[in-house]
Amino acid sequence: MTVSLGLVQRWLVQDVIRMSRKVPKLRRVSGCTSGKAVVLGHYYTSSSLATKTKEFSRKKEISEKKLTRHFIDHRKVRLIAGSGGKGACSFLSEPRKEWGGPDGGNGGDGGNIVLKVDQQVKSLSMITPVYRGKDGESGGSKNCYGRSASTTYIPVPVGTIVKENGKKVADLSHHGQEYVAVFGGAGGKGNRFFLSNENRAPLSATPGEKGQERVLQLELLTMAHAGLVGFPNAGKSSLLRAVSNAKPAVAAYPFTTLNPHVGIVKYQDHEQVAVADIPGIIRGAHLNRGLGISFLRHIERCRFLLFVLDLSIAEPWTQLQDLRFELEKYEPGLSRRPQAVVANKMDLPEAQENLTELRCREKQRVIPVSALTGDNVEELILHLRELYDGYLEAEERVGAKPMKW
Ligand SMILES: Nc1nc2c(ncn2[C@@H]2O[C@H](COP(=O)(O)OP(=O)(O)OP(=O)(O)O)[C@@H](O)[C@H]2O)c(=O)[nH]1
Ligand SMILES: [Mg+2]
Repeated sequence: MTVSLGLVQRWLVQDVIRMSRKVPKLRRVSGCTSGKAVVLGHYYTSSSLATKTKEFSRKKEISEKKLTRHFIDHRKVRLIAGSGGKGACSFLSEPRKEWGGPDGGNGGDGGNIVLKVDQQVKSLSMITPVYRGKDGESGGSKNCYGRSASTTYIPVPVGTIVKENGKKVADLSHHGQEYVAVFGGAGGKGNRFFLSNENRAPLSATPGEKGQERVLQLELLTMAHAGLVGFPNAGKSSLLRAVSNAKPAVAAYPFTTLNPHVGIVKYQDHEQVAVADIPGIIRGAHLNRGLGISFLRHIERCRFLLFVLDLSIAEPWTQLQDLRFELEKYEPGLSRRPQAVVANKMDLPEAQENLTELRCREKQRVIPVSALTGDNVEELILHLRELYDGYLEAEERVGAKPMKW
């Protein structure tokens, strides 16, 4: 039997195609030449090998620059609810039932727009300037009613305040909480609705109502139990790093922190205390010096305050007076919340002398720590717990539900 060379070539090609089809999934791994796997050039089929060579993906730290781009804490939003569907005008006409009467159905209701708190959402950056609800469907003949439109949900972070013309209209502070911002228009009536003994063949049908329209301001107030308040470079972010799992940026220049960061301090009995680090405040911040005091809104919600002072500078107690003055300017009474003074940078030589002087001048408890070396941070963590327990008791006394993390 003679087999032509062309035929042999075709068989070979078909074999190769068949083999390649049997290969389940091809993965590209560079630099792998192990004999265990079926290596086809750069591709191989062994998944176990792939997992071996795969690098562990580590969660990247978000830089302050990136965070600033993504962190939005106020937004103006226009909400237009859906309009109702129009009612139909029609008459039933069938064989042997020529004058069947009016059978125009009603239109469906327009969709509401609801702000819904979602724990996963951390800023208002995803909020667009305009939202339109869905319109209801129109009614049809044969008494068919139009379908009502579904509700549009806008996810917002925990701690969102809703304002209209500067007046607070809603405070969304719990996961899953909803606020119906605008109501959809009612559906129109079909001509069947107008059927009466006086009018057996109504020709009127109404259009659907327009949906409600509102312009709202959304403001985000960071939710935390404790707020770190201090001058720039006092070591607030270093302190938050030392006591919690948060990793805010730390640098030797003022105004490193531009956005609030929240860290969680975990205790053995599973209680968790949230601590917020906010940008530094300077004297005259209420006159918009430094970064201003607009971000002080983030400590409005904090139940107790930790004033952080850099004890290595001359006369650190003047900073404390300035901080309290600025807080009072922002909201009267804010500086009188339960508080403690954290005397930071105790590892530096000048600090010890300043601490003695500060203790003489200050009525509140002063906790000397070093965020850099971690010295005496335990005392701060324990005192934080005391403040937290005091807060829980106070809430229980008035029958309110305490904020838990
Ligand atoms: N020696 C010493 N240096 C510290 C200590 N805590 C913080 N620092 C340093 O102080 C500088 C400022 O620290 P940050 O934590 O960024 O200060 P901050 O208060 O968050 O500053 P802003 O974000 O700008 O408001 C950094 O160089 C820190 O390394 C400390 O306990 N001892
Ligand atoms: Mg900072």
